[in-house]
Amino acid sequence: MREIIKLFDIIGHKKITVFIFFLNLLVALVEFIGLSLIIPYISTAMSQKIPENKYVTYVVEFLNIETYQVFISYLSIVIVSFYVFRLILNVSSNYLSLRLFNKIRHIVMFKLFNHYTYLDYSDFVFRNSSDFKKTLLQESLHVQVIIKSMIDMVAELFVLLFLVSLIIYIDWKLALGLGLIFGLMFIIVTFLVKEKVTIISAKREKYGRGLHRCVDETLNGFKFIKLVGAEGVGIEGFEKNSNGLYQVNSLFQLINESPRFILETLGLISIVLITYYLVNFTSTNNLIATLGVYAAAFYRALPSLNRIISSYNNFQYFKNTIDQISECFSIKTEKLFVNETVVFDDELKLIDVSFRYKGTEDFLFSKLNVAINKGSKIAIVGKSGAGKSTFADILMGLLIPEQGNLIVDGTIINESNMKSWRNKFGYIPQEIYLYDATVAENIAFGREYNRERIIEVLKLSNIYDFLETESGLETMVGDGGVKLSGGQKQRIGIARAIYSDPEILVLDEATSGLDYGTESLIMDEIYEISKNKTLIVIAHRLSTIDKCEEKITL
Ligand SMILES: Nc1ncnc2c1ncn2[C@@H]1O[C@H](COP(=O)(O)OP(=O)(O)OP(=O)(O)O)[C@@H](O)[C@H]1O
Repeated sequence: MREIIKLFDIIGHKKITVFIFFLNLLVALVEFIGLSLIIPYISTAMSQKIPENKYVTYVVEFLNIETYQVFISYLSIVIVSFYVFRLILNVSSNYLSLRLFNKIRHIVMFKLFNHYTYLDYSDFVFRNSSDFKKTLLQESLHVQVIIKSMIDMVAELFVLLFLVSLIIYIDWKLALGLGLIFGLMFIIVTFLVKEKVTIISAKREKYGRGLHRCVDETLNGFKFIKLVGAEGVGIEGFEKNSNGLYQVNSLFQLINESPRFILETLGLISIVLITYYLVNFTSTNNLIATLGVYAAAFYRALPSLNRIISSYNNFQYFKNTIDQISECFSIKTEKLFVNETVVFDDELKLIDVSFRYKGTEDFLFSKLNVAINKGSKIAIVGKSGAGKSTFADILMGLLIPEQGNLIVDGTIINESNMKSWRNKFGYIPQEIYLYDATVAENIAFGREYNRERIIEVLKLSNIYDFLETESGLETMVGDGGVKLSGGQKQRIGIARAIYSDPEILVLDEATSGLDYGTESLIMDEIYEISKNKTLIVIAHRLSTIDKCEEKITL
């Protein structure tokens, strides 16, 4: 129950779910009534006379029915109308339930994706993105199963309650005996397997996670895998996890489907025992009719009991999905509510900044103090791992220091002005991320599309002439930019970075993957572009930073 409350706190839609629950309950009751109508109808038809019953007499008098033939015609019309109503109710309830379950999946996926997109950058780098993909795409599907199971379980419990009341009304001693047999069986198949289901549920989670990681790692490292011929590693991991997943799923399906056979057997044995009991210990003179009621009750009760058991098991099997989803939502997101404008006319400073990554003990920077003047060209140097990229991320407001402040012209950068501060940056990393779209789309990158500006920045980045020989701005770059050379990708990266005419340009090893000639050409272009900008260059090669006026050594 605690889990369900947690889930609805996340997804909302409580009222509609309660409505669907009552609709399902109504369907179950109508099913039950539909079934119960058949026996009296057939026995009336067989007896060839109007039943002597005070309710029937009242209706017969009210409608002025005189003959048995008229009575059976009325009864047939009522029964046929009832079955048509049952059909309409079933179809509508099915449609509304399916809509709700799919909508819940959509809500979970959408909210998760939305939440993840607004994660703090430090949380983003702390987490495994393929685990997130698994939660987003796979676990959201299980939420559907959980909600459906809960609705089914409670609705069927009500149906069972009706049936049990009916049997108690007919013969309470017999009801007690049957209750004992089926109650015991219910306890055995649910509570005894509960622990097993919990164990295999944890395995399902582990193998599912492993599968997603294998796929991501293979796709991301495809080139290197080819080079070293390590295809087998990914395949082996995939097989291990996929194998494990199929085994736990089979085991779960077995656990889930077996009760049906046990219930059927118990049902048949019960009918034999009831017949024996009725013949030997009661004085019933309408054995066929009484047995018919029991048979009908069993016919409805067994699938009902089976659905309760299987819904309960489904819930146990998938309930750790709720923990995973809530865990995702418990991660803090950035709350950059207000968008105050920051003015950078003079100087930016890091004052007493201490920073360490999430999950690490040691501080990477402790009481760091740095000042950068507007318009200056700064080189950040230091040995590998010294923290150059981290330093740039702090400057850009992507990583927030644990202690100390980033101060721009005397204003502390915080959540109220962070957006404005970040917008001042153009960032060119070593690995330019290009998605499978046109050059123009890759440059605008979700920002307002301005064709003239795109052409302008492509010219500034010296790649426009090359694109003219292809399909111009509409040139497709391929997945990850595979259709372009390293230098061409880097130039598109530069064009993207300067598209919004940023005040500060940060180059993080932006040219270190290029040959010396291309690098110095691109660096000349960058120095030219950033004549009136503040330029921060992280580089190992001294030739890259020889035009910088200042050097910060980390
Ligand atoms: N997400 C992270 N979680 C934990 N530690 C990290 C994370 N990212 C980087 N580090 C650690 O922080 C230190 C600084 O990393 P950073 O990438 O800033 O160094 P760098 O000077 O840019 O290195 P390089 O010149 O090799 O690119 C390294 O020791 C690295 O292991």
